[in-house]
Amino acid sequence: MSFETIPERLPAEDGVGGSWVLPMTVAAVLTVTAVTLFHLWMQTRRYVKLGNLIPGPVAYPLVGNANMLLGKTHNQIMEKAMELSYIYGPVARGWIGYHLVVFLTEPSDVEIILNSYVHLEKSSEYRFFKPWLGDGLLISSGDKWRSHRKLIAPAFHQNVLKTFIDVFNDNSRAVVQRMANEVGHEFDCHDYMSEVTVDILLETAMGSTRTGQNKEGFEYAMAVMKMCDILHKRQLKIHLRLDPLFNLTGVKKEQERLLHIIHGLTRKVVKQKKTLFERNAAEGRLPSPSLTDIIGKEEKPGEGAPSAPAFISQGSMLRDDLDDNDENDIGEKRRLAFLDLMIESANAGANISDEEIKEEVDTIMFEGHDTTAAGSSFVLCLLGIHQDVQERVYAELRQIFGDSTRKATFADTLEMKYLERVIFETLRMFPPVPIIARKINEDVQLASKNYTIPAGTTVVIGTYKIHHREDLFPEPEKFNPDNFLPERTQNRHYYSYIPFSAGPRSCVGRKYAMLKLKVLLSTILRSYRVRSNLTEKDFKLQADIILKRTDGFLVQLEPRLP
Ligand code: HEM
Repeated sequence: MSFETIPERLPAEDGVGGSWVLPMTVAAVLTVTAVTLFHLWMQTRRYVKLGNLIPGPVAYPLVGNANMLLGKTHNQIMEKAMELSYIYGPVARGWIGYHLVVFLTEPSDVEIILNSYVHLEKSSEYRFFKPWLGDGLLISSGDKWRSHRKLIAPAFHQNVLKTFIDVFNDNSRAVVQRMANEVGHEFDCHDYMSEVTVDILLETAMGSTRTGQNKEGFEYAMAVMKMCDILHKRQLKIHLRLDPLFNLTGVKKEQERLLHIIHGLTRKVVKQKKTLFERNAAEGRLPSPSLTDIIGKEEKPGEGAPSAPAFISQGSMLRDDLDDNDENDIGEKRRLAFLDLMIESANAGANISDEEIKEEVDTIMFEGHDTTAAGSSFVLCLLGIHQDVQERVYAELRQIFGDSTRKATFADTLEMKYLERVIFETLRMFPPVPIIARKINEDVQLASKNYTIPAGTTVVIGTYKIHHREDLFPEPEKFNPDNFLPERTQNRHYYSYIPFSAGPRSCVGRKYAMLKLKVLLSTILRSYRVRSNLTEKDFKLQADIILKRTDGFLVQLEPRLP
């Protein structure tokens, strides 16, 4: 029986097998042929030809070099990027499929991109920010970016920043008190830096405060950090990059929950402020002096204008929209949150809607939060390692404050020259924004090499790598604040140090950041000696949107005697 049945079944099985083997083989051959032809055709295109002239790893049909990213952790991607730039030099290319990505680490080339009014458009990678920041300053382009930048830059005028000194002081003192609970054991200082940064931003950007009972601010800070993680995941995981697939995932649901928290708070505050402004305006109580009064007058000699700007542009003579504002310095007038200034400008006829104001506040909250939290945490870790540098900072602070426990004034911050160099050096070694990406809309001829980057390319500027170039910063892995002595900075290319980017699209908050960092760090360092059990070689870095330590920002504190 088995003899009879076997022949009957075998042809059937053969039939099934035979029914797919041939078509599959034909399909495979056709696919390989089609891919090969497509690939060969692509190689004839000018865009691909120009891209292939730039050195880079071997690219495969269809995927290009995308395979190098697959399955890699944040740390591994960071290490790989560094490795590639060592192999291929200051101009290197990669292909994501047939999309060209060029990495630049030569200051003269970086200048061409960042100093241009043509290459202002952010790369498509920034689209993941859109649900959160809408068309805020960080990602907007064209006329919208131009008009909003013009509107927002005055809100960062030195005279406005001076009025924030008390907010910086009070919140710095509060965090010093909170950190007293950590004395005697190792802890992650980033948690504290993050919380105090959000508190300060809530007051300076929105004019609100967070009380002990109301944990809205902390919840908001947590939501911001988790949103950053999601954005990073979206850049790395191919299925999360595509909206239709992303929308099916739990990550999308989590994003919605987080944005509900973030937008809920911003919307609420914008509404409250707007209502208050309108009520006051209806009663004829417009804010006085107005923003224009504060920043619009010619400087009068001796009227409180400081002798040097809060942010020293490394001895460079280059100026931008923030530097220009200093010429109108008339001293401290009244405290306005960024949001108040935008509402006031809108009332005075500026073309900005409530929703756009909300987007700009979200952008300031995002940009101002994680960057300065990471920057201040890195400073504390490095000072914990380099006790000699910390002692010099402390000596400088003793010279300014003596035995007094008074608050820091704006004038004091101008005296904190060594602390300023410590901050600059920290932002060199660990730039919170480790790369900047732009979409190139016109062909670019590079300065350093005879390469043309074709229009449509994504250019990635490797800030981290530039800051670690031995020819620009001798012994780049050594923490040396004297790298920022005026005589050293004067001899360096301006675009060799770009923690805040540079040119027309540079960080609008950089003076705010420097002022806040000086007040915050000086307050902490006057109260505590910081120690660390590690060296910077032990740091595990995460190439996130914001550069961080994956091993945590661990330090120990010892109270300083009053
Ligand atoms: C250590 C602190 C900071 C660092 C290292 C930093 C760095 C940067 C960098 C590199 C950019 C350019 C990003 C790009 O082109 O992709 C940028 C843009 C920006 N930053 Fe900052 N930032 C800091 C603090 C702040 C603060 C405190 C604020 C606001 C309170 C702020 C607001 C902004 C805004 C609004 C932009 C977009 C500007 C535009 O596109 O016109 N930043 N920042």
